[in-house]
Amino acid sequence: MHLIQPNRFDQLREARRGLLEDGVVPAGLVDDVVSRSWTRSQMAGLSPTEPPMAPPVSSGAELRRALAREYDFLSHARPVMEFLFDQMRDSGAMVILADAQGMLLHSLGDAEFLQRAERVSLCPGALWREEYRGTNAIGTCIVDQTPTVIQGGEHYLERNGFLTCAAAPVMAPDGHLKGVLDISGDQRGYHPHTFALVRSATRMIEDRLFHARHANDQLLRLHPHVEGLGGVGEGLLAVTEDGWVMGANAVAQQWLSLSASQIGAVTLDRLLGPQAQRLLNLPATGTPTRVTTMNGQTLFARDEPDRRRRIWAVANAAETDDRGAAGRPGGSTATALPVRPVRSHRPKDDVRLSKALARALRVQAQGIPVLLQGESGTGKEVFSRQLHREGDRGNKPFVAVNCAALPETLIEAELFGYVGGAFTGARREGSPGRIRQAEGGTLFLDEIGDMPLALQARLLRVLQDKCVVPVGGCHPVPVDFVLVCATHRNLREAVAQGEFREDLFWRINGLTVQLPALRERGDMVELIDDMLHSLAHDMKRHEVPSLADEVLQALQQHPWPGNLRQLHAVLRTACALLGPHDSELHWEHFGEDLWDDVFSRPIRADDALDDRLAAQARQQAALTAAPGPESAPETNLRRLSNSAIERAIRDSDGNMTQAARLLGISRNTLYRRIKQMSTH
Ligand SMILES: Nc1ncnc2c1ncn2[C@@H]1O[C@H](COP(=O)(O)OP(=O)(O)OP(=O)(O)O)[C@@H](O)[C@H]1O
Repeated sequence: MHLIQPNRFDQLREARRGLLEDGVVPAGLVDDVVSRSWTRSQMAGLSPTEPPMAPPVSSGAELRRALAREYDFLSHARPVMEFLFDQMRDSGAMVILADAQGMLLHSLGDAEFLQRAERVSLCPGALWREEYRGTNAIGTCIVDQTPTVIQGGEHYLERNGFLTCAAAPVMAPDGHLKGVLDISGDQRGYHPHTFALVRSATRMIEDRLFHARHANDQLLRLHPHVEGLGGVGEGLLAVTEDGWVMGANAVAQQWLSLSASQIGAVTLDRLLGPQAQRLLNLPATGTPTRVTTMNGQTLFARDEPDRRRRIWAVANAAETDDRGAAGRPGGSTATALPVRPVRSHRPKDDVRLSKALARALRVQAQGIPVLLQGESGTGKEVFSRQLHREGDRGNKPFVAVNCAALPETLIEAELFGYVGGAFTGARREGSPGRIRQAEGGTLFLDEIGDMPLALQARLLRVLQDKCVVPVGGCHPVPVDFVLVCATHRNLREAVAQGEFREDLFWRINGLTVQLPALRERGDMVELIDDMLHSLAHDMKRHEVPSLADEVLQALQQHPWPGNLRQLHAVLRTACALLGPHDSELHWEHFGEDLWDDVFSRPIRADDALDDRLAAQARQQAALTAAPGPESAPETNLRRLSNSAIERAIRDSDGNMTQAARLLGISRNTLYRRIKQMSTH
């Protein structure tokens, strides 16, 4: 057991006096980490003796949103936290998980200590960033992104002086901070092993996140010793079939001198030279192979041939498997959480998209054109604007031209410009055209697949010669721009059908980025959250609206043919219909169109929303006549589901609250079902 020595108290008092009276922490009295953090706390306007002005504790709705956003993080961290807590049960301590913004998401602890902790808001929903609570292990760990111990009087606020806390950052597989794991206890009971414990626990969480995130990538295990492969301290790399490094845990990053920003933007041969090919084609026996890093360190590497085979099999059957998994009731961890992503065809598309953006930025920096493909409304223009903003031409013009929206007769003049009087109706002074307006910046050609063939030839010439000849003119004008094209059409097919020039296709297709349809994305909860935040801002609402669980689940299951555009429009209407003092969106805030759209689909057995009804219906089916062989399964299910409802209402003597309870659904859902029954 480690106790703060009496002279340590004197040193802390002296150091604090120096900070408060002279504005400087005298050297040598406290650790540099603490000294820097005290200075930051003081600059944030905090006083060690005063409680914070407005204790920063989030509202229930904000906490629910954070829990939904961090669903994956929590479900991977919970088992590790429980294991950790088991190791320290009855030691008067607690285990805490915070997100990267310092909001406490989950805690486990001895009842007595939890009560004391709650008095200083060490409980879910509270924000423990340094600027609110001064020096503390969670907040300081977020700033320094390194394991941190803050003991007793090292806490900036005196009221927190009874605590000793050890925190370590949890890094996401893309190398960014995901959150913080912390063990807090009474400062008299601190043991140095706690620090080691919390660090190994974060490793375990990081590895779980890594494996979950990269279930569909080839995995390489690395370690300086063969026996270390497969153990807790191994390095993990996720690579795609063509060698792009999509993820690396902290040790792999360190061994390969890889920075977080490079993940998703480098290939393995950039890190390991010609040895990369060997790693991408490891023998099917799973035998480790030796590689030398750029720093001259020897590492052993091994992949998992079985996993490679499984990935291949899963890729072929992805649709079926994902639906099955989504429909199954979750384990205890999953059901304990408020919002459960129901459907996840390709998880973490948000990360894939940010990787795609990083790759596109690098390619574009070399002047190479980028081609965006995706259904209408998937955000191709939004992506191209972001590419422009974040690229090195961000302060130059961004010029967007929709090739499908312009009449064929005008598109030439619009793009290439014209000299005065070049055609009837032309302006006397002529026009430079959109290409020249993009000088120095980005030209975005939307729906390039709809460009007439004759113009394709002219565009090709501009791209080859880097010059424009205006309509009616004869002098080429030099131009400098980067090109981003977008289309919802399959350009390869258009080439095969002779509708698109093959030479132009290769010219505009330096890098293709495929934007996924909304129904294929795995980040619906985050997208909705982002949209609600920006809508709340635009509509000047005091609070960001949240969604009733059942609505969120239904939205997640909707096929969204209009993609992000449709989702945005639906949420905008719902927010506009929400009363000024209300904060939760329910079905009544959504238009009838969506209602019909969502509920006119056949009920499927794997719809989570309908699981309970379906189960009851199936039960009832066993008691009543078996459905006729001529009926479609979904019709049977609907019929059975309807009779389960009728029966529950009958059994409850028309008491709807009781009927809903019998069915295990909310009253709103019950009313909705009844309305639906009456329209079928
Ligand atoms: N990342 C995003 N976050 C929030 N809303 C978005 C996002 N991306 C797109 N949207 C919404 O979707 C709408 C359509 O986006 P955008 O015009 O970029 O799609 P598109 O794929 O270019 O569509 P089209 O093919 O029909 O031209 C935007 O106006 C915006 O409302």
